[in-house]
Amino acid sequence: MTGRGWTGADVAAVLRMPTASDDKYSRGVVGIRTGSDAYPGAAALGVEAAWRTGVGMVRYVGLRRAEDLVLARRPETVTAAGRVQAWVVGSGTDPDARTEAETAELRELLQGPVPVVVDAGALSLAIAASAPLIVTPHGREHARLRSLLGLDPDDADAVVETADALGGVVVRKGARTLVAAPGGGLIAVDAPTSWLATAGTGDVLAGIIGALVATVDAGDADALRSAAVSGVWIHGDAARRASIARDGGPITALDVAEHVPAVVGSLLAR
Ligand SMILES: NC(=O)C1=CN([C@@H]2O[C@H](COP(=O)(O)OP(=O)(O)OC[C@H]3O[C@@H](n4cnc5c(N)ncnc54)[C@H](O)[C@@H]3O)[C@@H](O)[C@H]2O)[C@@H](O)CC1
Ligand SMILES: Nc1ncnc2c1ncn2[C@@H]1O[C@H](COP(=O)(O)OP(=O)(O)O)[C@@H](O)[C@H]1O
Repeated sequence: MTGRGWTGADVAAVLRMPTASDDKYSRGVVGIRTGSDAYPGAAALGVEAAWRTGVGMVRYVGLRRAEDLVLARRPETVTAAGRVQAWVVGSGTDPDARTEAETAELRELLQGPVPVVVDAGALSLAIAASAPLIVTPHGREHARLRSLLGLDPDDADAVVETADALGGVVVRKGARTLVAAPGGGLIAVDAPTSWLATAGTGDVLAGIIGALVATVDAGDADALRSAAVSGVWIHGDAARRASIARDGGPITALDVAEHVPAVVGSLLAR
């Protein structure tokens, strides 16, 4: 397995500084449909991460317990329906506990024109999607996804093959995260610190990627892949900064989200 790397300059090319002619809609609106009664925290983590990455608006759609937590943490989050330029679904959800109505609504989203970042409990629905797609499985979820696609589940590094079969961008998370788009080359991003292996950092990553995807052209497959890889890079650098701020000590998922603005700011200032 080989993959080219990704640099701060590559990430900076994806970011955009707001201008005097911007408003909250032109800066990108991300819709987050994550969390559940069992895992309400995943919703708050993804919403926090999306705000911190720099969109103009975050909409949240979810059950009452998760919504209350999201609003307690981020009252600026909009819970009314409206247009979005990217969706994030699945973090903190269990497919076995999902209602038929929720499954039907997710399927509809996955057939729509708006790009969808699909994580955790929604991954099995991704195989029937026609929307522009970015999936974010960890190693075991990637193996399961490959089985559903009729591929060898044990071929953990065959991420390009998974992307081709799925017709979407694949972000296979781990200490080395591999990103591939259909027909495209493989890009590898090594996490700068393994303190990142802590509960909820995947939920944060999905929020970061969703925010970046909301600001790029959904019809441009290269742009979607660049947004996905850049999200992984920002997530890793935020974790590095969060640990340095604690003298190299342990970090939590929320610490990672809180360090995202400094990563974005420093890249835009280059
Ligand atoms: N505060 C929260 O609400 C949190 C919610 N979370 C959500 O909790 C739900 C279930 O999480 P679980 O921890 O039960 O399930 P996971 O899917 O994370 O883990 C299930 C199995 O996968 C394996 N696994 C995990 N990471 C792997 C990797 N990188 N490579 C290979 N195998 C790996 C584990 O060993 C475990 O046996 C998900 O929807 C997730 O989004 C988690 O993100 C943790 C935080
Ligand atoms: N050993 C490791 N070193 C560095 N980063 C890791 C390591 N293991 C996992 N990660 C990163 O931590 C995050 C974990 O995400 P995920 O598996 O979805 O967990 P969760 O569901 O708890 O959020 C991913 O971004 C992954 O790349």
